[in-house]
Amino acid sequence: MQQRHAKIAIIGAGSAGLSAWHAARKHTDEVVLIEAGTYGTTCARVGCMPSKLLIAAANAAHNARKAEMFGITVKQVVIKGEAVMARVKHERDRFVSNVMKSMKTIPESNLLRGHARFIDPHTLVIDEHTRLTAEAIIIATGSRPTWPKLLEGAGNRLIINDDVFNWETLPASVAVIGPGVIGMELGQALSRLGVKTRTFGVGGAIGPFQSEKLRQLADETFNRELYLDADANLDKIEQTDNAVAITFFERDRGQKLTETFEYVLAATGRRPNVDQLAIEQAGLKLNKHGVPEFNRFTLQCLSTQNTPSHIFIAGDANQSVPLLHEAITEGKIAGRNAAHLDDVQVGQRNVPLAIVFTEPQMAIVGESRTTLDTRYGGCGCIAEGGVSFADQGRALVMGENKGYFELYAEHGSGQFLGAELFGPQVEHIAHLLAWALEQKLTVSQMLAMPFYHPVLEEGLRSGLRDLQANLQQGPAITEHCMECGPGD
Ligand SMILES: Cc1cc2nc3c(=O)[nH]c(=O)nc-3n(C[C@H](O)[C@H](O)[C@H](O)COP(=O)(O)OP(=O)(O)OC[C@H]3O[C@@H](n4cnc5c(N)ncnc54)[C@H](O)[C@@H]3O)c2cc1C
Ligand SMILES: NC(=O)c1ccc[n+]([C@@H]2O[C@H](COP(=O)([O-])OP(=O)(O)OC[C@H]3O[C@@H](n4cnc5c(N)ncnc54)[C@H](O)[C@@H]3O)[C@@H](O)[C@H]2O)c1
Repeated sequence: MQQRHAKIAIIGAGSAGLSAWHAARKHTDEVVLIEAGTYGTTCARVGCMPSKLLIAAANAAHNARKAEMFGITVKQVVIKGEAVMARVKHERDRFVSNVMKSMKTIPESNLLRGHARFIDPHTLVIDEHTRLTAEAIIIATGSRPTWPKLLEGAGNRLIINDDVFNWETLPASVAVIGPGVIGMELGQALSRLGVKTRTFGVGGAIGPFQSEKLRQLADETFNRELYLDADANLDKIEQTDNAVAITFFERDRGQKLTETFEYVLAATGRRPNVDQLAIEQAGLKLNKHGVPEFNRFTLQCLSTQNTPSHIFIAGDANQSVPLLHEAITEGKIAGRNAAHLDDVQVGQRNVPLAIVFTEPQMAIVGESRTTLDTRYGGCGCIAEGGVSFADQGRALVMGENKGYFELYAEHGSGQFLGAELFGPQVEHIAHLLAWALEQKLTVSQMLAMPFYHPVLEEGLRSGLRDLQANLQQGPAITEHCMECGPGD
């Protein structure tokens, strides 16, 4: 077995690992980046990018059908499955090749191929071919889908997101299990592309929503377009000759039905890839899920002696906020700190921001109402404002007048604290709100900002006015603000 030594070993060449590589490499050449699987990152290969490509195709079909409401007849919407998947894969490959191009800047001698596992806190064995000792180690091993045993009845018809982006064409039918972020994005996209879908969940959760009002509105809104039972009663999942038979109780009538689908898509959550690292040999304190305890500002893990360790953990692997921008930030902080073990520093973290690319889109900025209530200990310090998009001017113009915003602020200071958003193109409004939160703006300061007319942001302004009134810092909205222009 080959023996090697490095100042820093990074396990996983995904987004967090690559970000850590670039940060660490500024300080030392002795960095080794280890990858067991395919180069190119989850985000580009089977995550963020191909899913948004599939959604873009689905929305094109949807908009063609929707044209009728504007008095425009599109005679026939024909979805060519092969062509849809060819574009998804072609553009996906472009994103992957960009990652590969940037990887070419990493010297071969700094790369190691194979599966890494710990044999002691400073030593990794890679595929039984290399024994690598390192002064600091960064775990950036990402996550993988997980599913309940019931789904295994589907046999080889059980698929995950990776499989979808390898399809040559679109299937006739897919049962989506799990109406979380992946299930809602892919489920709606497939349905809009003419695939027969049914989406089943447990416990009623939809997407990222914590607000019961938004959860219910999402349930009603999506059910106008597709079948979604967020609290389903699934009885049986069985593989048949070339399909899967699912027996379930239909959501409205409670009738027991058995239907066949070409595939069952497991979208029931992801687990961090730390269980195949022999993590118990790393001398780290593990939480009840077997994930190392760590400091989210330094990314430094805690040793079994409760002291800061020389091991860092970044990206989906730490199960904290499994999103791309967080993986990159965490990689950067971990890479810098791994190179300065004697001077570990706190890195800057941004406010929480999560966006789900369904239509209407779902988003969370800052803290949810539930988290705020817990944090503020039920002291009645939180004011809430809201606005419906049912008759918002610009949303009506576009025929996208669905949704509701819930906005939260602190009584007294009037500081904006967070929001749950369901509505048209909220990806942009979510950014405005995240930027306002980063700047620690008060609701009054936000209302003093410019608002064009007619734009969706006028809806946000109405929500902020309602919030300001509830903070007792402004008048209650009794009628539409006609001096602002019609349809705010
Ligand atoms: C379908 C889907 C859609 C998504 N959409 C979005 C989105 O729109 N916006 C967003 O912000 N986020 C999105 N995400 C989440 C985002 O993709 C992830 O948060 C991000 O890719 C995590 O990066 P990472 O570096 O932690 O993991 P990865 O990119 O998965 O990298 C981990 C790497 O570690 C390697 N590895 C694992 N174990 C070992 C080992 N023992 N030895 C060596 N190598 C190992 C793996 O092979 C892998 O290459 C989506 C995810 C999915 C699945
Ligand atoms: N737009 C984005 O930013 C984006 C897109 C996709 C994925 N992601 C990231 O990937 C992560 C993982 O996504 P995900 O959708 O796999 O996880 P998730 O946690 O968002 O959703 C899992 C869903 O499965 C449901 N579920 C669990 N067990 C079930 C069962 N036995 N039967 C039916 N339903 C069940 C849960 O109630 C939940 O609704 C997300 O948390 C997110 O961070 C982000």
